[in-house]
Amino acid sequence: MSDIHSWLAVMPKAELHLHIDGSLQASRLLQLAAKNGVAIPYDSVESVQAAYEFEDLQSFLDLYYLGASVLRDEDDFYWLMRDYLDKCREQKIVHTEIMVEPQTYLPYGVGIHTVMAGFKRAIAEAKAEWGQSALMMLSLLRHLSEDEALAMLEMAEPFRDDFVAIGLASSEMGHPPSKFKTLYETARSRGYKLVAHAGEEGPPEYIWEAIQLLGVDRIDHGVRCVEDPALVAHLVHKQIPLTVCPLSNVRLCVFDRMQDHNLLNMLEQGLCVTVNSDDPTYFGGFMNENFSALADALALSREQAKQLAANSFRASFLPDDIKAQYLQQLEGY
Ligand code: HPA
Ligand SMILES: [Zn+2]
Repeated sequence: MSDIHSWLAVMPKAELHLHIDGSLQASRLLQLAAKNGVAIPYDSVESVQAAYEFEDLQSFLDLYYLGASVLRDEDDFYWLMRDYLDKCREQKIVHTEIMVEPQTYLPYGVGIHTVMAGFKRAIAEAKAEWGQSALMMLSLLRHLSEDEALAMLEMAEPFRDDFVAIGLASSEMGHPPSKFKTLYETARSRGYKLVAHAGEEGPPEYIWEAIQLLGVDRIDHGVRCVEDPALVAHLVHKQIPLTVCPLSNVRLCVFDRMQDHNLLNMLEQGLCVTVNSDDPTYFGGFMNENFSALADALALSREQAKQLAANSFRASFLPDDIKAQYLQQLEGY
């Protein structure tokens, strides 16, 4: 196959950084708003998509939380998950680790049982229909208090086996990892894997805190690590994975242009970097579009693409024997 884009499209890949609310399609948002009688300031797919212009993380989060506010019943959550899993099938995302943020729906009177019933039904179907591999992570909102996060951890107890990890998302600046030390200690004692967004907009110190105070297994984003050579050396030495999201970073103005993105530079420095979509409908692309953007802007080679995909399988929370199977599948690709 000569075309790098069609080659990338069928390369087996894993996604490790995906907010399920960030995969809400504009058409689904409009449909659910109408069904549930939620007033939104948009009346067409085009008008929703016209709002996908962001100047920073917060300007995106305002729209992201508005989108999430149209979800109400089990079927709504089912369709949100089903739409994304259909994309996984289409894009050869053979394994995915999905961030679920139940705190988002609480103000609308929607509890975790409704949310999880819909998500679990969609995942069970995708597993049965085409063998989709999917894990969920309980992502806590850092703009809220640590007590609220701990309360959500308790609400999630009936679903302990459905969440492989906890994470930390939402507004980064002013909400450092150190705010959530007790949360992470508690989650660790219950056997959760640990991830946290750090170093997307926040400084390298936030990445150090996530590692040293929270003890995370992976860093979400982490692109600002390059500002601190000692941190880069530590991340390389420990092979702590970074779940990088190229289109997200450009849309949220972390980098001005894809040509300026440091992902391949980080890969060359020996960091365990991976490619992910973050919030694909809002940022203009799922996994394949992220890989394609790297090929167009940074001349990503097939060898580099395979290395990035291999990193994702290695950095996943799958058991070692399953990881080995996926890595072998990729090897022969
Ligand atoms: O990129 C992100 N950063 C922080 N919180 C988020 N919630 C959805 N996407 C993001
Ligand atoms: Zn994210």
